[in-house]
Amino acid sequence: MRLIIRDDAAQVGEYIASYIAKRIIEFDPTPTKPFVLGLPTGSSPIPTYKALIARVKRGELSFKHVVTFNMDEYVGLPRDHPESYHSFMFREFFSHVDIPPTQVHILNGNAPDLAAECAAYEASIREYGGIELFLGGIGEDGHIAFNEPGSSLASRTRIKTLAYDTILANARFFDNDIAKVPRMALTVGVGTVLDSREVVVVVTGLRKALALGKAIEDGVNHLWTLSALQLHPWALIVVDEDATSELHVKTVKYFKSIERVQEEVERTQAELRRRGKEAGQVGSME
Ligand SMILES: N[C@@H]1[C@@H](O)[C@H](O)[C@@H](COP(=O)(O)O)O[C@@H]1O
Repeated sequence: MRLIIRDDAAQVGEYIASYIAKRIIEFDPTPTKPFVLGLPTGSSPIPTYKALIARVKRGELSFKHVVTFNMDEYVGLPRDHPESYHSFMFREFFSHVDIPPTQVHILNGNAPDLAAECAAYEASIREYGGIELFLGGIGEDGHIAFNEPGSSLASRTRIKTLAYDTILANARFFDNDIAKVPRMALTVGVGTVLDSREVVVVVTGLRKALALGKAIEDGVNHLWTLSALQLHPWALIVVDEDATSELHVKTVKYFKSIERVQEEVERTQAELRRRGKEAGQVGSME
């Protein structure tokens, strides 16, 4: 697992957006070989969405051949409710980029058979050959998607009862009235996230500091489902300074030093490539 620390949420968004853009461009997606991207809702990914939208507007990135699967959706909230995750995703992201709406997948929390809806979602992910990169956020209790404390680390897409902490945290979107917050949600499982080839998680703000500490400094624990990322071969957590408040100084220094070494390796490789090219050009002129 890698931990990248940036000064604030805007810089975190810029870092993740350039990371995702790089991945999509390198993948070189086509209609028959689309890039399959998992996406979250919440306030934390908004700076990333803004930075991705800016790249699309500047003509540097396209979502034409990207297929998306969202992490979760409330049960029983009308699709056009302003706080449904459908509304959120189109308002904050999809309406501003060139993705065809037919390539967007979001769980239907109003499906007549919710279990069948979840099974079909898993099947659809499989049909696309799995998720290339899953971007995620976390709750204050360390949940990833809506995998609340105690979720099986092998869980798949399913119906989940929301923890009281989550209902309280989300009341801010429902006129601060906890009675208006849906009690259940459909969510991809921890196993679904772990199956993706790469996972990138955004964690910003002091509110998330305890969860970040539990997830990266303690062992794998179903009470902090983000910790399951320790089992993933290619996981990246991108955080702001506030989110590191509960980490040991030693942990922060370690991950910062790793990043510096990584940067040096990349700079050296780029320099070698540049020199190789120059040598090649000289050779061809001779
Ligand atoms: N189900 C979502 C999560 O997927 C999201 O990560 C979390 C964090 O929201 P925020 O980023 O607003 O703190 O909110 C909800 O619980």
